[in-house]
Amino acid sequence: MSHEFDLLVIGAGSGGVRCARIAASHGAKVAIVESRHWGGTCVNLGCVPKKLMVQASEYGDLVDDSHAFGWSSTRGTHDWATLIAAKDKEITRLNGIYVSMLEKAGIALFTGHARFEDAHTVVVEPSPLAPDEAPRTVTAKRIVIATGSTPLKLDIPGADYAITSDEAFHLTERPQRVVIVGSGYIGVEFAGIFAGLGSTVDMVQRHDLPLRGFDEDLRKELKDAIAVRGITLHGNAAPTRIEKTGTAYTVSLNNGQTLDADCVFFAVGRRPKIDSLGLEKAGVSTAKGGRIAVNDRQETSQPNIYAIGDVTDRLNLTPVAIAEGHNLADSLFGKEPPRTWSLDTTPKAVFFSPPLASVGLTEEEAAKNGVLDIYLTRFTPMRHTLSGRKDRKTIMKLVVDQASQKVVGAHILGDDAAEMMQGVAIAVTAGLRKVDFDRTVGIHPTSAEELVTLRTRTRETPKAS
Ligand SMILES: Cc1cc2nc3c(=O)[nH]c(=O)nc-3n(C[C@H](O)[C@H](O)[C@H](O)COP(=O)(O)OP(=O)(O)OC[C@H]3O[C@@H](n4cnc5c(N)ncnc54)[C@H](O)[C@@H]3O)c2cc1C
Ligand SMILES: NC(=O)c1ccc[n+]([C@@H]2O[C@H](COP(=O)([O-])OP(=O)(O)OC[C@H]3O[C@@H](n4cnc5c(N)ncnc54)[C@H](O)[C@@H]3O)[C@@H](O)[C@H]2O)c1
Repeated sequence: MSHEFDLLVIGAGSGGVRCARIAASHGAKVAIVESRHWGGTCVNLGCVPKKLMVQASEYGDLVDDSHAFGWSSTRGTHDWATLIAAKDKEITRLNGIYVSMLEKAGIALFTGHARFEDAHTVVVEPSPLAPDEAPRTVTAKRIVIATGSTPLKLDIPGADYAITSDEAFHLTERPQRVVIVGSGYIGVEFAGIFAGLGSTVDMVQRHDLPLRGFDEDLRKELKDAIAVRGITLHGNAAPTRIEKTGTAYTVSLNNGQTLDADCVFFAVGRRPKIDSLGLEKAGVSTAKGGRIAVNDRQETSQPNIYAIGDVTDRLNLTPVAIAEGHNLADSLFGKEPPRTWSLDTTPKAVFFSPPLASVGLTEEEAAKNGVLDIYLTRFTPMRHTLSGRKDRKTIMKLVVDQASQKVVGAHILGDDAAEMMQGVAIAVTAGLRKVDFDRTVGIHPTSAEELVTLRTRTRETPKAS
């Protein structure tokens, strides 16, 4: 049976765009469908606008800190509308770049919501991005589902009053009082954004420490850093109800406390976006939480259909979606063996102020494999010896497997942590040993040089039973 295209990609986000481009570069006839925004979550409602807003939130403190360095400027006030307009202009520019990049690669672009008719046929229906477009049927030999994920809300009375990150990027004004529910990536990052811009922030979390899954020493340090930033953390608590009073809201917690807010923000995770996709017609099975189940070749239960990125709900990060898309296109259409990626040592960063970054195993994870040597340092970065922010600490930690002396994990909280971690991730991915860090000459004066001067072991951690 002949099909219009060799490959149809559903979803023009981080993973889908890379997969389509690489497939086209290998000579495949490729089409891509997008229902909402070219570039996907990362460009429109994720990494990019978030990072711009984090940067915006840091200028106030920088102006204050400059006084100790001889500057006399004053902080002034922040204009939210200016920030949102500047951010939107940049996002519109990026949308255009994505469209022209795909077109230049010879890929056919369809705007609308994709729905499977069968394993080789997709109907593209009108969507908010193209409300007047006539429905169109597209057939392809192979289809990649790259539809990403969408924010979750808690199922409590008044949940409709709460926003998620999707709406946070387009608020018409900055809320004066924000209650953030959840202390994962999004909760922590937006708490920092709103606090830095002048809002009063309360953060409600189910556990005692924020950022479950990260190294515990870092989580403890982050808890302190959150307090230093003026954010009130309500640990071991959960909201039970949201009520509206005039233009404000009251959030009741399960510990009897109530919090007043102008904005309630749910940052409680995301779910795979498979709504109205018609997976059953294509014979594609889903697993727990609605994620599309795939093997390590991105194959779904239907032999000609693949899934990549957040819709598979594995490691929901842009570079991972890109790696999966690239690898899949290489293996389907490339002449060389596909490039391999070390997803086990995927570095992670949380853009709080100060940011936090990690690669490899946490101490808790590594201790399951054997005895560890832990190297840990905590210091005031040079900038803050003058700025007076002595409570703005940097913490660096190396987790070393005692038997092999390999550095199996590295964790930093402090200014420029994410920038430093990319280089450290190469060393950890390469399986370098502590002695390799020790024989590396530092760059002086930097915080990063501490990573190669951690001479004295802080403690030995026994193998976990
Ligand atoms: C607030 C926030 C901040 C983030 N910050 C970071 C960060 O700093 N670093 C990082 O690495 N990751 C970050 N992420 C995660 C990152 O954005 C995702 O992991 C990444 O975008 C996943 O790429 P994807 O291609 O799987 O899906 P997406 O980028 O979500 O793309 C999926 C696309 O498919 C489209 N689509 C869905 N259904 C259909 C359909 N039926 N028909 C047609 N089109 C459809 C969607 O409109 C969307 O454009 C952040 C996420 C959020 C929400
Ligand atoms: N810097 C980055 O790389 C970055 C930034 C933002 C988002 N992301 C990606 O997006 C994903 C989604 O981010 P997120 O912050 O929404 O999810 P998350 O999984 O990181 O955090 C979810 C938070 O919600 C809490 N929670 C979950 N269910 C709850 C419940 N029933 N009641 C109370 N609290 C509950 C969790 O305890 C946790 O604190 C991340 O996992 C990450 O993969 C990455």
